[in-house]
This record gives sequence, C-alpha cells and structure tokens, in this order.
Amino acid sequence: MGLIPTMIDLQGKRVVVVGGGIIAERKINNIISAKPKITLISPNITPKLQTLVDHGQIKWLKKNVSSQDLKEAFLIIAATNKEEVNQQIVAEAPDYALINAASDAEAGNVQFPIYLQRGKLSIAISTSGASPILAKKIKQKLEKTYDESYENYLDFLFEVRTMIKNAKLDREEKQTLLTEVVTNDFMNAAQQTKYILSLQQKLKKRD
Ligand SMILES: C[C@@]1(CC(=O)O)C2=NC(=C\c3[nH]c(c(CCC(=O)O)c3CC(=O)O)Cc3[nH]c(c(CC(=O)O)c3CCC(=O)O)/C=C3\N/C(=C\2)[C@@H](CCC(=O)O)[C@]3(C)CC(=O)O)/[C@H]1CCC(=O)O
Ligand SMILES: NC(=O)c1ccc[n+]([C@@H]2O[C@H](COP(=O)([O-])OP(=O)(O)OC[C@H]3O[C@@H](n4cnc5c(N)ncnc54)[C@H](O)[C@@H]3O)[C@@H](O)[C@H]2O)c1
Repeated sequence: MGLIPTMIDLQGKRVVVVGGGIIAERKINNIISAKPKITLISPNITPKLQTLVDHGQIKWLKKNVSSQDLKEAFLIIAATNKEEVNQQIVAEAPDYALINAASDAEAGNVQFPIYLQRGKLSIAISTSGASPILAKKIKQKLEKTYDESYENYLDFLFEVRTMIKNAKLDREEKQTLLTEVVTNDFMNAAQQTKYILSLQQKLKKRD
C-alpha cells in the first residue's frame, strides 16, 4: 500500500454503501456532511439509518448486493458482516471506483482517518490500521489543544489572507503580513476585529 492523507470533495458524488449495520452507520455519519448521493444496499438497516432514509438524506435498496449496484460509483464502502461478500464487492468494483473495505482495510484503496474539525481546520489522524484506538486517543488530546476558538480564528485567517492576496503588495510584504497573524495574539474576536480594521487602513494607503 502507498497511503497518503488527502481531502476529497464528495459533494454530489455517487457513493454506494453495502451493509446496514453499526459500521455502515458510522461511515455514513462520517461523510454525510459533504452531501454525497448515498445509496445504501442491505436487507436490513439500523434505526438511525432508517431515520436518514425517512428524511430523504439517503436512498435505501432493501436487498442483498449485486455487481450491478456498484456501477458508476465514485466511492464504494463494503461494510457487510460477511467477509466473502466484502471480498466479492472489492473484486467486482469498477476499476475507477474508490473502495473502502471495512473488514480488511488493505483490500481497498481508501482508508478513512479519524478527524477533528474546527470550521475550516481539519486534523486527520491515521495509524494505517495499526491501532484505531490510539488514533481516537490522539484525537481526544488534540481536541483540547485545538478548541472551539479555532473555528473563528480560521475564518479570521481566511479573511485576512484574502485581503492580502488581493492587495497590491510585493511577495515579501505579503509573506510578512501572512506570518504575523499566525500567533496566539489573534485568538479572540476583539483582537481580530482590531487587526482587520488596521489592515484595511494600511492597504487603503497603498491604493
Ligand atoms: C478511528 C476510527 C474512525 C472511523 O472508523 O470512523 C477507525 N476505527 C475506529 C474504531 C475501531 N475500529 C476497530 C475497533 C475494534 C478494535 C480494533 O480492532 O483495534 C475500533 C474501536 C472502537 O470501535 O472503539 C476495528 C477495525 N478497524 C478497521 C478494521 C479492519 C482492518 O484492520 O483491516 C477493524 C477490524 C474489524 C474486524 O475485526 O473485522 C479499520 C479501520 N478503522 C479505521 C478507523 C481506519 C484506520 C485508522 C487508523 O488506523 O488509525 C480503518 C482502516 C478505516 C477504514 O475502514 O477506512 C474509529 C474510531 C472510533 C470512533 O470514532 O468512535
Ligand atoms: N472499519 C472499522 O472501524 C471496523 C470496526 C469494527 C468492525 N468492522 C468490520 O465491519 C463489518 C460490519 O460490522 P457491523 O458491526 O456493521 O456489522 P452488522 O452485523 O451490524 O451489520 C452488517 C450488515 O450487513 C448486511 N449484509 C449482510 N450480507 C449482505 C449482503 N449480501 N448484501 C448487503 N448487505 C448485507 C446485514 O444485513 C447488516 O445490515 C464487520 O464485518 C467487521 O469486520 C470494521
């Protein structure tokens, strides 16, 4: 395997999830905020998955999986409790599809790291299958360091960077400004507002 962490845009993409148990539920919870088109294939599903079906957030085909179901999928998640069915899904998946194999991660070509999200900040943790429990522990530690205040801080950094990117400054000046905001001095809203106002003044003078 040659695994590297990436950010994938799943919005509007066709995702096929096979199996309706607790693992399918966890994987769907993990990706649903990205707004993919999820089709769930399983003879039975958990109550929480049923709620998603009832709200029209996912489509459910109440049956055993067949190779036809895998066509045109961008991502396939094989999460049945039958090892041989999961293997067959991997074998029959189209060449272009991304595949996550829940019972034998190495059989697929995508693994989902556990992740922590604070608005625009994402921190993903993977142990490449060595210990998902360690990955979870590390996430809990990072949650304390990168607390909720990072959500606003990232929005602030985004706003500042957009202003600087569009300003008539040379590369060095841009670099200096982009570096000076990445410090603990700008973690609260009052400091952020003050900085944005002073930056606006500074950039106005340059126009
Ligand atoms: C972090 C977390 C995120 C998530 O899944 O959302 C996650 N597993 C979690 C928990 C967990 N998973 C397992 C246990 C039982 C203890 C144990 O076995 O150690 C527990 C503990 C628990 O449940 O608390 C069993 C297990 N996991 C995988 C296999 C298959 C294999 O190893 O081949 C088997 C054996 C199945 C079997 O026995 O048949 C595979 C994967 N699990 C991964 C992620 C990816 C690797 C990430 C990494 O290595 O860091 C990978 C490759 C993902 C993938 O499927 O893409 C989530 C945190 C919980 C949470 O958020 O609440
Ligand atoms: N990746 C992980 O983190 C992780 C953690 C624990 C377990 N697992 C693996 O995930 C698998 C699923 O675990 P679970 O707890 O969700 O199991 P589960 O028994 O709760 O659910 C399995 C689901 O698969 C469905 N199913 C069975 N045969 C099918 C078929 N032919 N077509 C379509 N659906 C079918 C069942 O009806 C059921 O809804 C386990 O086999 C285990 O190896 C993965």
